[in-house]
Amino acid sequence: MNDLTMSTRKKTSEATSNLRVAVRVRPMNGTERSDKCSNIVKVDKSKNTVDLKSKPFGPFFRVYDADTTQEQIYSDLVSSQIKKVIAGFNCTVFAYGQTGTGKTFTMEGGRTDAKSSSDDPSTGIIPRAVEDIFEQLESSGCEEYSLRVSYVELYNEELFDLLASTISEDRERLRIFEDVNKKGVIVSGVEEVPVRNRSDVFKLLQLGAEKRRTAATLMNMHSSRSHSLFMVNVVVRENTHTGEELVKQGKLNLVDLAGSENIGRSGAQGNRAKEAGSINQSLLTLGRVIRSLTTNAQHVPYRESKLTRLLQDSLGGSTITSLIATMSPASSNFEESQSTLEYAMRAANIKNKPVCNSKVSKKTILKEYSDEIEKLRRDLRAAREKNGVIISQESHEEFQKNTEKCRELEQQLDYAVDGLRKFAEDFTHMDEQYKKLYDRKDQLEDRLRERIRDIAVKEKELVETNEKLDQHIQTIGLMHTAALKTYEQLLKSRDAAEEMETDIRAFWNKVDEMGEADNRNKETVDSFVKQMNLFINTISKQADSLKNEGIADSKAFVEEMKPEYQSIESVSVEITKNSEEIQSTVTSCFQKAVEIEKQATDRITKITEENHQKWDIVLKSCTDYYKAHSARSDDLNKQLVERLDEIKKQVSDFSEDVRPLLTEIRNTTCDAVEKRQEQSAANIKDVKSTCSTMAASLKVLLSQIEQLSVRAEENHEKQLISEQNTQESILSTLNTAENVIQSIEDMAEDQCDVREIDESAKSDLEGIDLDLETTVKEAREKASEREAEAKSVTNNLVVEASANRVEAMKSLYTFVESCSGNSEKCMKTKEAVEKKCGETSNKMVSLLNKYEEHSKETIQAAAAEVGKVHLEYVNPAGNVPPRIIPAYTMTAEQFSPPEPEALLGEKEDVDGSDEDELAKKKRRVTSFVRRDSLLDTTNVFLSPNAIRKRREQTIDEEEDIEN
Ligand SMILES: Nc1ncnc2c1ncn2[C@@H]1O[C@H](COP(=O)(O)OP(=O)(O)OP(=O)(O)O)[C@@H](O)[C@H]1O
Repeated sequence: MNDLTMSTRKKTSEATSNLRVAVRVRPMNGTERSDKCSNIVKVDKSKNTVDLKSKPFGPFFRVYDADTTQEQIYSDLVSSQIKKVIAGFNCTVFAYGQTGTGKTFTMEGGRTDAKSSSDDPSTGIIPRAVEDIFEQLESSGCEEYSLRVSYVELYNEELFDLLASTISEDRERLRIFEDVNKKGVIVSGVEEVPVRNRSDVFKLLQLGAEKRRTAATLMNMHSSRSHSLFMVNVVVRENTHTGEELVKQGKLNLVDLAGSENIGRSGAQGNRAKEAGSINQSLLTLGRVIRSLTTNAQHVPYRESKLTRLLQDSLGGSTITSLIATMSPASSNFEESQSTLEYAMRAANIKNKPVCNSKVSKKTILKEYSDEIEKLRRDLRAAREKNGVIISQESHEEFQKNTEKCRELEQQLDYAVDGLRKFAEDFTHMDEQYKKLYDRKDQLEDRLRERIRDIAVKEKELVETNEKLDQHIQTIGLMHTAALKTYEQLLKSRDAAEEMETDIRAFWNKVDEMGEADNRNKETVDSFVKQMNLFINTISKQADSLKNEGIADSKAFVEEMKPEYQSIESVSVEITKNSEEIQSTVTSCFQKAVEIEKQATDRITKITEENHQKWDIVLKSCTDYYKAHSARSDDLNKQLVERLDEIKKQVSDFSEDVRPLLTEIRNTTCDAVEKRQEQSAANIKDVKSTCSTMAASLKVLLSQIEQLSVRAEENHEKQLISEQNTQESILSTLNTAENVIQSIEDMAEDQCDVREIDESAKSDLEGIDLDLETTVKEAREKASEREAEAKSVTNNLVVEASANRVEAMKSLYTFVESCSGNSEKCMKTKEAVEKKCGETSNKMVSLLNKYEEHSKETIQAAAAEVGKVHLEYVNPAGNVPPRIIPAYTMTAEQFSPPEPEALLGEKEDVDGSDEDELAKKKRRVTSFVRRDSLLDTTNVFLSPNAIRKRREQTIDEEEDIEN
């Protein structure tokens, strides 16, 4: 609307600039992905080019790939244009591209319900731009401004107002007409809604989007088939020094074009075809306009479509224009993408000459409007006055034209009046803002007055304080001197501290190094510990598995051995049983032996006693015989002595002859006894060997039997000894008897020989001989009887003993047999057990070998790991320089800093009533304090040189500096 009013104004133009064309490639959508389309677009941001199937397009102003955010695009392309709009330029941003490539997404954003761009990163250019306008107006301190937005839709070459209060299919279409002064097109009747804040704009955007949807439903149209144009008018008022009110005006057009796809490809028919034709008409005209503009054609066909008429000023006009060409990366859209890029390339060559709308005073505008209205009224009247006259055909046609013109003028008039009304509204709005500002100014003035009063009070206080200050200055001077000394000291300390700091830094570096080394060591140790844990786990697993294997093997072995053990057990039971049997058999044998022995002993004793008695009788009768014949013997002896001497000689001769015979008899008897003894010894030896065999075979188990056998042996020996003794006594008895017989025989023989000498004695001797013979005979008989008896007893004993021995031997053989059977069994079992043991031990050995091998490997691995462990050591004492803290001594110069009085001036008038003096004094004090301050303005300690320099400056110099 304001194009019209501004047409007569002077504009400031900028240099010619090309259309800023950017290309945006959206991400692949679901359909493209499911169709397995390939990506044929490559964006080169450094060169600002786009390769389509390796064919390069560009360079463009900017190129954006699928990852580019809405925020990046806005700040790159649009943000700078907002500044221009506020400065009074007209700017246009439009999005061009195939359906579904992200035009609406780029212009409006992902959501229409977002309250601000911070709510939703997908917020598009339109909401961001309006937000930005408000922000920039507020931050520039401009408080008198007015914003109006209008939102129209172009569909089938018809314009619809998206912010109108009602909407219906037969709603009033908006009309476009040329500005009278040929300075642009005017959309008559469009709502220009004033907005006061960003939330108003978001509401209008939502309303527009809602209306667009409703219209689409009502008219069966598709958003991609309509173009939408969002316009923001910014009016800013400024007051000059002279109080004149100036107004500057800028406009932002944000255009979302319909899809540029091929109609043939879309298969549109009927309404769709018409609709597509209309779209194409607009877009084709847009293309032609662009081509005409870039080929410097004489005629630019702006008027051939409403779209190009609306964008007339933006294409090759005075508007700053940006175009965003949107495209898909998918191979399925190759043709459309190619056409879009070609379109964009062409558009990039369009040249605009941006012009800034000049600031106009309120008066001028009002005058312009009233002049315009007056002129229009005049024109209208003039046109109307021609009505009702009878005219010719030509005149009628002219009349027709006039009527048409009249109608147009009426519309223009309406538009001008409307513009004036809006202008007045804007002014009222700005007046309201102004009133608010005025009120604020009054408030600020009140506050200023209060401040001035406060300042007066404060100044009074300052004078008093100043006086006190003077008193304090002296003290401060002294303190200052002391402070300076301290400061010098401090500086020294600072130097030392700096050195110490260097040391400490070196130390901390070292500590850091140590820490890092420690961390590395820790890592190494950790990894080592991990390795070791792994190692231990492996070992323990192996040990477990070996253990389990061993246990399983042992169990199996035990299971296998069970029957063997049972058989061993049965064998041992058998052995025990056998040993018991043997024991009982041997015991019974020995009992029998003892009995026999006892019987034999009893019999022998009895026989011996009987023999003794008999022999006593025999001896007694012999003794009696000898006693009775001793006397006679004495006599005879005498007779005999002589004879005996002779006989002695004869006897000795005889005995010499007989002795070998007797010796032979004795030897024979002795041989018989020895034989018996040898036989007994052999028997004993047999028993002994049997017993020793038994003892050897039975060893521990048969120790009892051994003892028994020893006892039996002893008993047997005793029995044999007693038997021997009996035999010997018998033999000796026999010997004695033989001797007696011999002597008697000898004597008898002697008596026979000396028959002549003693014939009387012969008869006596014969009687004695007869008696003796009888007695001897009896004795011999009895002795032979006893001998036979003893022999039979001995034989019986021998028989019984041999029977017992045979029995014992039998038992022993049986036992030995059973033992050997058992021992065979035992041996077999032992062999089986040994075999099993061997197998198991072999298994165990192989397991242990395996384990040893594993262990060796693992230990080698662990040793390798251990070998890898390298602990670092950082010598804490290394590289740390030796520290010498410098001793501090004060120089004479340090003791004599300038006196405060000298700085202040000795006899200064400190009367606070003199404002200049007070100010001067304040400055002196300030400069004194500042000059001798140890700190600079950023609170950093000054070097002694800097302080010295400050001190050397005179107060006057400082004053000059301050002034
Ligand atoms: N850069 C992008 N990032 C993420 N999604 C996008 C992008 N561009 C487009 N889209 C998505 O693609 C779909 C189509 O986008 P949009 O409606 O903006 O296309 P259009 O060109 O305006 O289509 P039409 O011409 O039919 O109006 C939307 O769901 C939108 O969210």
